[in-house]
Amino acid sequence: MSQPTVSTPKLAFDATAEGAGTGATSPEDSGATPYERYARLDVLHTLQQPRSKVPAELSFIVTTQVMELLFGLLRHEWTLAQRALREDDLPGALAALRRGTHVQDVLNSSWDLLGTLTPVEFSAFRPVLGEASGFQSSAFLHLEFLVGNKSPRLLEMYQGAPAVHQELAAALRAPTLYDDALALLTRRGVLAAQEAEEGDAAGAGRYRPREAVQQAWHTVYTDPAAGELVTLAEALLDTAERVTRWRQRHYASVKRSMGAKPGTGGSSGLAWLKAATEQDVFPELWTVRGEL
Ligand code: HEM
Ligand SMILES: N[C@@H](CC(=O)c1ccccc1NC=O)C(=O)O
Repeated sequence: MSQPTVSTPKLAFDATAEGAGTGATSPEDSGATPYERYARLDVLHTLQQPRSKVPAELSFIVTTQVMELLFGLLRHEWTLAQRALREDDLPGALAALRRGTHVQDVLNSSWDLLGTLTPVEFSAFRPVLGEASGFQSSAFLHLEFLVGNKSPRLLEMYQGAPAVHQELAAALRAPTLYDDALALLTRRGVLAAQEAEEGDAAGAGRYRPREAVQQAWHTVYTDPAAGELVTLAEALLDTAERVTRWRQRHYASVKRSMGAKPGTGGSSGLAWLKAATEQDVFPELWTVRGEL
């Protein structure tokens, strides 16, 4: 059998060619490779600016930025899942949730980047953080709203940022990912319409578990006629478990790098983070398991 020809990539590029990878986005860009232009690396690599001379601060900044980008990607996938659920497109919703779980896996493993940060190293640059805290992340707060942890009070933080405030206020009013799944259960005849609406009517508050919803998931798991909804239940549970895992890894990372000191965001620190790990996401999907 003849060997396939191996050609090496080209080393010169057509500066006049059309396409996302070739058009210069700024004058300084004109000599950049198509790859650098496409990924906007000219901007990306200027965004890591430690405020101290402590070497470990760079990994803290990069971890934060990586997680923020992944929060944005996860929001995108969950929003697509909601849209598909509303259109009764179960395969579409499952595909988006599956992509989301992979994003969550990368988010969760990102904590490893802070695994070597000792309390001495962290204390050395922590003062430069001032009052900054991940608690102020609007992308993270949006994700919390999407999984049912709605808390109107927290919008106060964004009074100085009208666009962010508006986006989060809309998310408070809109159905959560779980609300959209429950609405599908209603259309498939396993949950009374009034029960699905009750969740929505709670509106801007934190999701409160209901007996009728647990009963509906019970039907999904036990009635062969509800068959394909089991796949949705399991995909939501995969998502929920990974949200909790992020909170647990955050807790462990904080315990390791600064112990029980109060947080820069004004909370008691570890004790506050611990409480968050104990809050189940999509609660009836967990409680129903004791009945099956
Ligand atoms: C050494 C590293 C870290 C420490 C010591 C730490 C500590 C804390 C503490 C104490 C809180 C509670 C709020 C406060 O009082 O500040 C908090 C909240 C938070 N942190 Fe971190 N954090 C670390 C890294 C990160 C990273 C890398 C992210 C990713 C962006 C992050 C995102 C968040 C978020 C989103 C919250 C709000 C959590 C919630 O609402 O449940 N943190 N963090
Ligand atoms: N709350 C943390 C600090 C913190 O989370 C933070 C501060 C500035 C920039 C990023 C941060 N963490 C994650 O985004 C602390 O108490 O040290």
